[in-house]
Amino acid sequence: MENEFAVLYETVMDRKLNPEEGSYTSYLYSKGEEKILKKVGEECTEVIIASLSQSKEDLVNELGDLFYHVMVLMAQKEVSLQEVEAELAKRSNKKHNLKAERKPVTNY
Ligand SMILES: N=c1c2ncn([C@@H]3O[C@H](COP(=O)(O)OP(=O)(O)OP(=O)(O)O)[C@@H](O)[C@H]3O)c2ncn1[C@@H]1O[C@H](COP(=O)(O)O)[C@@H](O)[C@H]1O
Repeated sequence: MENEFAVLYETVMDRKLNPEEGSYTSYLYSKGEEKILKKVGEECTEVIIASLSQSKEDLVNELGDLFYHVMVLMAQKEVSLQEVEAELAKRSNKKHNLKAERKPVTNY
């Protein structure tokens, strides 16, 4: 399977550079950052609701919506996938991140 995250990022970046009639992504850019942030917030809430009370299929669907809107935000703010990947790679070298001052978990 192709890397769908990279494909989606390319598509939303292309919509930013070449707005298209009838494109939802172009519509979001035309509305601006506040609208995009509002959608990210909404989709986040929908992921929470799906996780708590809906099926796995619904959750996957809502996660798709969230990732899409996050990609639109990244493109809007000129954050590349590589930048986020580099941040994750830095963190992956560090294990056992639970803070020392946190109380030990005894009750599961
Ligand atoms: N992944 C997505 C994607 N996920 C969700 N959405 C749209 O996000 C919207 C979210 O639905 P809502 O009900 O929350 O919002 P709404 O009421 O339609 O719109 P608002 O008034 O709230 O802005 C829907 O219109 C979905 O179609 C997406 N739109 C586009 N993509 C990708 O972007 C590509 C380009 O799409 P266009 O920009 O439309 O050409 C597509 O091929 C897809 O790969």
